[in-house]
Amino acid sequence: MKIMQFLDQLSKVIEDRRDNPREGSYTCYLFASGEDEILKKIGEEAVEVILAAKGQGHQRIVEEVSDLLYHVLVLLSLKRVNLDEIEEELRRRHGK
Ligand SMILES: N=c1c2ncn([C@@H]3O[C@H](COP(=O)(O)OP(=O)(O)OP(=O)(O)O)[C@@H](O)[C@H]3O)c2ncn1[C@@H]1O[C@H](COP(=O)(O)O)[C@@H](O)[C@H]1O
Repeated sequence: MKIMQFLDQLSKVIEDRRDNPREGSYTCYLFASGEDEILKKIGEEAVEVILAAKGQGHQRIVEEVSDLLYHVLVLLSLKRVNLDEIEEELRRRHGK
């Protein structure tokens, strides 16, 4: 439960950045750059997760998966997909 609560909290900060652009925010930079840039970052971070898993060590996996999760949250916010919908879908599969 703890991780979903934290991701929810982070998502709310990301939504705030989406709706209230401000100087010096990487999240605002991503939203200003648009969908293609966000998708590109997700692709890059996914590759970095793979490389980390292929021998860069435990801590590197933690860092790269964190980067990937953050960028996925930015995409969900852009697309107005709520984290509750993801939880619902995962729970539905889990219950099968
Ligand atoms: N969780 C994150 C988070 N994870 C990763 N990143 C950024 O994602 C980028 C990752 O890019 P790269 O892996 O390409 O690394 P890079 O060093 O920037 O670029 P290269 O060296 O690879 O070229 C970095 O700039 C990180 O700072 C994040 N940026 C912001 N957040 C959170 O988002 C919220 C809003 O933050 P601001 O956007 O700063 O307002 C805050 O709660 C932050 O903690």
